[in-house]
Amino acid sequence: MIEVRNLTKIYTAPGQKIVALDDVSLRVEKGEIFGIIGLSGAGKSTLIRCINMLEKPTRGSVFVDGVEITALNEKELRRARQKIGMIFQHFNLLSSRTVFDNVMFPLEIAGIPRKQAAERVRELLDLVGLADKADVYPAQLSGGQKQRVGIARALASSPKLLLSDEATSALDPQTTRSILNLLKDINRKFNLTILLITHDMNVIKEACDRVAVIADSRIVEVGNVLDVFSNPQTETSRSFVDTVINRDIPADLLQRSGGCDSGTISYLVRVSFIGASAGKPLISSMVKRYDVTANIIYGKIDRVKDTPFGYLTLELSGPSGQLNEALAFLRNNGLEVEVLEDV
Ligand SMILES: Nc1ncnc2c1ncn2[C@@H]1O[C@H](COP(=O)(O)OP(=O)(O)OP(=O)(O)O)[C@@H](O)[C@H]1O
Repeated sequence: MIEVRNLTKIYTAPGQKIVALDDVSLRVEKGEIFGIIGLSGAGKSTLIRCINMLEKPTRGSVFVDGVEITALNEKELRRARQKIGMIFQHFNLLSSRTVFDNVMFPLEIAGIPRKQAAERVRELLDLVGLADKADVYPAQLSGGQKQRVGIARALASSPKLLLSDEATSALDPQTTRSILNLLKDINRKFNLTILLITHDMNVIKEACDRVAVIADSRIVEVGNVLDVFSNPQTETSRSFVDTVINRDIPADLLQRSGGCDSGTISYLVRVSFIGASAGKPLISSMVKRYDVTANIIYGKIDRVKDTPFGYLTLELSGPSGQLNEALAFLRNNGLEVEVLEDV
């Protein structure tokens, strides 16, 4: 749906050149929710703004749904942009228009007859759960409701692609979750491709199928969100993952582990649960089956999009043969097992 090829954007400010994007290439498939995460200044906004040509790239090209958007003239670009919706951190609603008329606005611009447009607006307000707010003004709405209006407006011209520029950054965690749920619903219902930028790994965790990590104007990692959470490849990705699910064992807990009877050995192991394996009682089965003991040191279980996912750090003790068979049992049942140390 989106193909970005060797995109570079250099801003020229008095006396200096700022390289905001440096040779960035990226593919987003149709129907995905794709996240771009990076720290402030990494180049996220520039990237999303180059995708709908609100910003003109210095070099490189962008294709949206097979059309080279970077090669279009103004008139062609206006038409192409109707297929790209956008939502913003600060909603960008027109304060002098009612909710209804805000959503109507892009349909007016596109010259859709009033009656047909009004029907579409009502449909959209229903979709975002604001049918009862049609006649109120943006100032009378909460942040989450404003963003729902933003989403309805962005969907008015039935876009194939929705760009989200930090759309939940001004919202509290609960409202963020409800907006992300709405985006996931829309994605499923209409197979709408969504590209979102954020600095919050929780947003990636809740909503995205794939993620690109951007640092210092370059993409440093791209992958399935579950893969990036379970096995981040770069320091930047690791630190983002740690903001959501910290894999390190607190030092005081680690000190308490250790010491076992003669004839037995102990391993400190970290077990990663992903998907179906997170729902099975594998640890208790292992303990019964191999007659080993499992002391839970530290753990965290969460969900990545709709998939259960987590880590558990255990001190396993038992005769060495049984212990190794126990580890093999966990691995054969789809768990990732890392031996952190022999205790
Ligand atoms: N119009 C501009 N003129 C000059 N420099 C700019 C302009 N827009 C962005 N930059 C610079 O380009 C770099 C990337 O900025 P960008 O806004 O894309 O980052 P970001 O990752 O979206 O950050 P944030 O999360 O803070 O918005 C920064 O160094 C920024 O100062």
